[in-house]
This record gives sequence, C-alpha cells and structure tokens, in this order.
Amino acid sequence: MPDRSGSQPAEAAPPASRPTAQRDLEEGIERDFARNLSYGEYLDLAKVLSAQHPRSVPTRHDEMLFIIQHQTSELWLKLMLHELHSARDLIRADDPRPALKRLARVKHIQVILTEQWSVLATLTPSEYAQFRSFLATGSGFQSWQYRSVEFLLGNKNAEMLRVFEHDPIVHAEVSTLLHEPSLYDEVLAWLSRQGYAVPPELLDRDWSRPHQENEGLVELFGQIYAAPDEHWGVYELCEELIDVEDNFQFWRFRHLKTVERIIGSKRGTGGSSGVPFLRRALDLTFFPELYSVRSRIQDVTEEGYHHE
Ligand code: HEM
Ligand SMILES: N[C@@H](CC(=O)c1ccccc1NC=O)C(=O)O
Repeated sequence: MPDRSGSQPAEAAPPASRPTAQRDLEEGIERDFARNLSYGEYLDLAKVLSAQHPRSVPTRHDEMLFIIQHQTSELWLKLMLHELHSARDLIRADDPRPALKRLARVKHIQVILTEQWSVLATLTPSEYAQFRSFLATGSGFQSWQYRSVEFLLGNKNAEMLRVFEHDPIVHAEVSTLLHEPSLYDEVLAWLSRQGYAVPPELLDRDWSRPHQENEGLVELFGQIYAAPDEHWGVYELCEELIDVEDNFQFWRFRHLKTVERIIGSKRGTGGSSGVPFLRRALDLTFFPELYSVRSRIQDVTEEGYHHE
C-alpha cells in the first residue's frame, strides 16, 4: 500500500476540473418533444435508418457494411451535385466568387469519399463472396448520381443513359444534364464574356458530346499561366478545377484498388470486365487543356528572370 499520509482525505470532493463519470444535465435542456420538433423528426431518421435491407439469406454480417458504405456515398454525392449545380449556375450568372466557395466544399466531400474506401477495404474476398450473389445484376455503374456528377464535370456519354431507361424520372434528369453545358463549358463561356479569346467553336456546340481538347484554348491558358498576377481570378478558378479532377481521380483509383483486393479479376456484376474496365477510367480527363498547359509553361532561368 502506498503511504497516503499527507494526501487529501478519501472523502474530499474532487476539484471541479477533474474528469467525472457522469455529466449533470442543465435545467434548460429541452426534453419534451410531443409538440416540439426533435432531431430525428427534422432529419427524417425513421426513414433513413430503416432503409438498410440486406438481401442475403441467411443474413451475412458484412452486408450491412456494404449497404451503408454505398448509402453514405450516395448522400455525399447528393450534396456534391447540389454544390456543383450551384457552382455552374453561379458562373453562368457571372458570379464566380461564390462558385469558388462551392468548389471548396466539393473538394472536402471528395476527400471524405476517397477516405471512406478504407472502411470497405476491411471487407475480405471471403466475406464479400458470402453475399455477392444476392446483389445479382446491381452495380455502381447504375448510380445515377455518380453519372450526374460525371456529366456535370463534362464526361458526357449518351450510352450511359440506357441503364436508366427503366426509371423515367431518373432518365429525364440525367438526360437533361447530358444535353446541358457542363461546369467547364460554363467556365469557358464566362471567360469569353470577360473578354478572353475563347475559340468560338467551344461556345456553341452539341453539349451532349464530350469536350474535345482545343489547341486555341491551350494557348489562351498558356497566356494566363504565364502571368498569373494579371489574371488572378481566372487562374484561381482553373486551379480549383484541377483540384476537383485530381480528387476525382483519387476516388477512381481507390475504387479500383479496393475492387482489385476484393474480387481480383472476376467480371463485374454490372457485366463489365471488372478491374480492366475501371482502369480505363483513369485515362479520362475533364479539363484536358488545363493539363496540357502545364507542359507549356516556360521554366524561368536566371538570365530570363533578369532580362524579361
Ligand atoms: C465490394 C465493393 C465493390 C466492388 C467489388 C465494386 C466493383 C465494381 C465493378 C466491377 C464495377 C464495373 C461495373 C460492373 O461491371 O459492375 C464498378 C463500377 C462502379 N462502382 Fe463499384 N464496386 C464496389 C463498391 C463500390 C462503392 C462503395 C461505390 C460507391 C458508390 C461504387 C461505385 C461504383 C461506380 C460509380 C461505378 C461506375 C464507374 C464507372 O463508370 O467508371 N462501387 N464497381
Ligand atoms: N459491381 C460489384 C457489385 C457492386 O459493387 C455493387 C452491387 C450492387 C450495388 C452497388 C454495388 N457497388 C458498386 O459497384 C461486383 O462486381 O461485385
């Protein structure tokens, strides 16, 4: 036994700052929700939390992880779409400053979505095999929110609409996005309205087609990146777009690597070759000119620095 003589008596109340096992509730804390709006009611949690329906028979423990991973991803995609729609509309209305704020939020959502793969990576191939057959032909390829994000960012592909034909409301919504200008298209139109020499063929075209790399636009970006101080607003917006594409690719890469460790070289439930199909998405780009311009920027030499 340690010698306690000289220490405080055993019954002494602990100092107020010491941690305790219980926190006293304050008088003012609202406890009656018979008539007042509660947390669960506001968030409609009864609906959200009763939407997890494992299909495996008998129910496999790990299917809950699979369902919640997808549902949380879809919720974040919903917010991302909300922000991207708004960013595009703000730029269309010549108001790029709040659009930058929207894109900043989009980037944080992307970080969460990419980090979230680590939770699903705890699913082993053996655990997934226990319930994979119950997913039948379901696949993330059929995520209409994901496809909407791709379309808003400019990865247009009319063939993607086929999988939504069974659902007229969703089909109409994704089809509208296919035929509207993307965020990038609106940025280019805004640049033109600001007096920049955007090639005219980029300002009026069939929006349902993906944007094709344009040499004139690379040259324009070349001028902007050669003198950022003179074009700060545009330069900042361009770098924000690069961040969004970068983050998008990180998500695709983590999806690919997670899929690889869980199903190896099996074909996908959606009917694709699986990993090889997902790998080809890594060659896609939303903003080709913003990448091309990077190799055009002149490296400053001591001589050039002093004499220009
Ligand atoms: C065990 C976990 C997963 C596996 C094995 C898997 C596998 C696959 C495969 C093989 C494809 C290609 C299409 C196909 O043939 O099915 C695909 C596409 C896709 N998956 Fe997953 N996936 C998983 C989890 C997720 C999660 C959590 C999401 C989040 C929403 C997701 C979203 C998508 C999307 C959006 C596509 C379409 C990608 C594109 O068009 O490039 N997947 N997935
Ligand atoms: N394509 C996956 C299945 C899959 O992941 C999935 C199935 C149903 C609902 C969402 C899914 N997620 C992403 O593709 C597979 O081949 O195992």
